[in-house]
Amino acid sequence: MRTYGLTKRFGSLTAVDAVDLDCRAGDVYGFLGANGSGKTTTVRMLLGLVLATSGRAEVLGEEMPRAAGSVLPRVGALVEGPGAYPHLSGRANLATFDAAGPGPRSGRRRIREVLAEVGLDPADRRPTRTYSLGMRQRLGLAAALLRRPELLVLDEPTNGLDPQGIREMRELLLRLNRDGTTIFVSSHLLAEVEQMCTRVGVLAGGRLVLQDDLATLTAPTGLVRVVTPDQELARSLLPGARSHGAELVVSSPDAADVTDRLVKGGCRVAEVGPVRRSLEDVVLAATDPGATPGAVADDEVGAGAGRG
Ligand SMILES: Nc1ncnc2c1ncn2[C@@H]1O[C@H](COP(=O)(O)OP(=O)(O)OP(=O)(O)O)[C@@H](O)[C@H]1O
Repeated sequence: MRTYGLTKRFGSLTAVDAVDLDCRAGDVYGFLGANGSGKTTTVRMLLGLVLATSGRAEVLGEEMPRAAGSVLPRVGALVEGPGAYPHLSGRANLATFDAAGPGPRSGRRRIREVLAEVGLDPADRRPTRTYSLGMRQRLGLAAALLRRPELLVLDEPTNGLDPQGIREMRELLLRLNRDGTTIFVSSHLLAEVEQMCTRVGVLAGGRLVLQDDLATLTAPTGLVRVVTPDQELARSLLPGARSHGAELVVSSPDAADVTDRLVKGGCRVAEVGPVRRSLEDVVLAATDPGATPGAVADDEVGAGAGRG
C-alpha cells in the first residue's frame, strides 16, 4: 500500500498534508499519531471512503478509489466504530454482512469460525445492543476477517478493549500476519505498536514526520549502560564512561566486552546492556519541532539508558 503526496483539506484546514506512506506486503504497519493528527482521514482515503484533495493512493498495487471494486473485496477494514444492527445477534449481523457483500458468500461455517477467532461465542443469541464496546470491536474485526483478506486496515482496533482483550487482539493480528496477511493498524498507543509492528509511520499535524522499520528505529545506539555498586572502580576500568544517576554509560558496540573488562578488574556488576532508544524516545524526538529526528543527542542518553 503506498501513497504519493496524499493530501486532504477541509476548507482552510489541511488534515492530511502530502503524505507518502509505504506499507509493504507482509508488514505489520503501525500508523501512529495524536488525536486529530489525520490518521482516520488517511485511512478513509485509502479505502475510498473520502476523496483526496490531491495526491494518489495505491492499495494492493491498484489505484484507489478507481479500482475500489476489485480491491475492496480483498481488504478487511475496521474504521471508526463498527456498525451493527442492534436487534440482531452477532452471528445474524455477520450473516447479513455476508449476504450484502460482493462475490460469493463465506457461509455459516466461516461465520462461526471468525466469531470464535475473535473471542466471541458463536452460540450467543443476545442482540448486539447488549454488547460492550469491546465486544462490538471484536464483532467488527470478525466482519473484517470474513473474506480472509490479504490486507487488514484497522483504525484504533483496541478501543474499548480491556488489557486481556488487547493482548488477545495483538496475538490474533500476529497470527494472521504469520499466515500472510498484511496489517495496517492506526493507533495512538506507542507501547501497543512497539509490541506488534514491524514498521512505523508517525503523523503529526497531518504530516508524516517519520517512517521506518521498527528494528532500525530502535537499533542499539553504540552505547552500553552499566549498573554497579562499585562506580569509581568501574569508571577507572572504562575510560570515557559518564555517570547518569545510578548508571554509567560508556561508548562501546559490545556489552559482553564491557562486562569482561569490569569482571576482570574485580568490579561487581549488577546490570550491563546496550542502550536502545524506545519507540517513545524516537517518536517524541520526531514530533518535537526542536529535535532532530533520528539523532541521539547527548542529553537523551540518560533518558534512554534507563530503558535500555
Ligand atoms: N469531515 C470533516 N470536516 C472537517 N474537518 C474534519 C473532518 N474530518 C476530520 N476533520 C478534521 O481533520 C483533522 C484530522 O482528523 P482525523 O479524524 O483524521 O484525526 P485522527 O488522527 O484520526 O484523530 P482521532 O485519533 O481523534 O480519530 C482534525 O482536525 C479533524 O477535526
